[in-house]
Amino acid sequence: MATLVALVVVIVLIVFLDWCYKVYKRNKQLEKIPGPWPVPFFGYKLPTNVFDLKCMFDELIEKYGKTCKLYIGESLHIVTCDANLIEHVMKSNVHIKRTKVYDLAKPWLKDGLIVSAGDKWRQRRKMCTPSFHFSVLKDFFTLFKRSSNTLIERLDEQADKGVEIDAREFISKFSFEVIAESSFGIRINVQNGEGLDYIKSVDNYAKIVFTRAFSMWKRFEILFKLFSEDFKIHKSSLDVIDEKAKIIIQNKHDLYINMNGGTEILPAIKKNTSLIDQLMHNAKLPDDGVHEEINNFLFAGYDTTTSALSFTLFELSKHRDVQEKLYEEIKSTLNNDFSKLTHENLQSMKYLDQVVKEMLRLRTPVPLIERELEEDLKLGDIIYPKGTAITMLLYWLHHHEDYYSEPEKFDPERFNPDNPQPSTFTYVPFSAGPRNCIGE
Ligand code: HEM
Repeated sequence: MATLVALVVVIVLIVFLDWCYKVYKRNKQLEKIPGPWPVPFFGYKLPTNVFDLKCMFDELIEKYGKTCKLYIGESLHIVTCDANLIEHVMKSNVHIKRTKVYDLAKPWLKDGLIVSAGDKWRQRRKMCTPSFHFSVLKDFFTLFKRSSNTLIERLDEQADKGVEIDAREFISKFSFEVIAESSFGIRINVQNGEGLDYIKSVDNYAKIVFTRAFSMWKRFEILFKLFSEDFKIHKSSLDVIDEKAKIIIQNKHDLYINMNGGTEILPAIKKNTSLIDQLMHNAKLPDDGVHEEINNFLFAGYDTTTSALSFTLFELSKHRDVQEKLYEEIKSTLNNDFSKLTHENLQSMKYLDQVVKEMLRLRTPVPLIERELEEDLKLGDIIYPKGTAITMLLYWLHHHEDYYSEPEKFDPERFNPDNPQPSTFTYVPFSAGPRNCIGE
């Protein structure tokens, strides 16, 4: 028995010393960058409530400045809201790899555009890009208008009741309806109550992935499966999400076959410009690849658009002066006739543009993104070694006093073209460079 205990003690000691050596070696390489000392194996003590993450990053920036080093589990992250470092990572054609934390979303996003790397990412990006051309989006304007009218009707009904509502609930249905139809040609009347199980599953799954990414123990697959109550929800949500992707693909195959008298998969429609046509018809991507991209785009487009629109309404409700000014611009552009809204006159609404830009700064829908350095990155006298995870804090970049005066204030005048504009890499709600948001 004594021998066994001694053996266990020796093993634990060896593992601990090995951990200390690795941390010491990595710290030595980045000794000029400050940061808290990690808890062995678990890294920095993360908050138990994911909503406390904002406080955690606020405190780290307050204590260590714009850039610090942080261990999340065993992995070393350079956490930064420094525009110069962010610029060097975003602009690079080399540092396009995601970090390991994105693997948590792989059962869902598989190896699609958001998570893939290397040649596969380059190939997919090239395949999807034509569907996001300005002229293609213009073709969907009628659809955007139809779903917007339904949203306004739904919000009007609530306004008539005079009760407080959570606008996100209505906007999420609108966003999903628009993305599903414009990207995948599937018309789901979500605002009339169809397909709600899908939205719920995406919301649940996204929340679980985010919670796991910042949890001390749920990140470990085995612990998550054995001890987390979320595991069951994670599994059932994934079933709903995957089933919907299969239905979309089957519908499209059926449509192609019907249009061609059942002979070959070739759509008879003149333009094959929507994302699903681009993938299935033009690029001849096999069904499993199409499945990956359906999951990726429905998530990437739905969640971000929902946040952006919900926060726009929220800020407008708090700033009546901005709301009035915007309303006047819309009325005068459309000559008081809202049915006259077109893609062209929408482009001419300059104040609307300022309001949206300021909202994306103040309420950055994607608050942080990560990349893993694929080779050493030298900046000044610091060399960030290959393999380092760079956590780019977009929300905190947009709130830093070095870049914005009174950063907590909602002020669309910041984006008035007559005023000096923020420089490119201090304003990146859609990221920038080769791996920026394809839906921007
Ligand atoms: C307000 C709305 C949106 C915001 C703020 C936003 C923001 C972002 C950001 C910050 C990234 C990460 C880029 C990086 O890692 O460097 C991203 C990626 C992405 N976004 Fe968006 N996004 C929005 C809407 C959309 C829409 C509508 C779609 C598609 C329908 C979309 C599709 C994607 C895809 C597929 C990626 C991954 C691109 C890649 O890795 O190559 N996004 N987005």
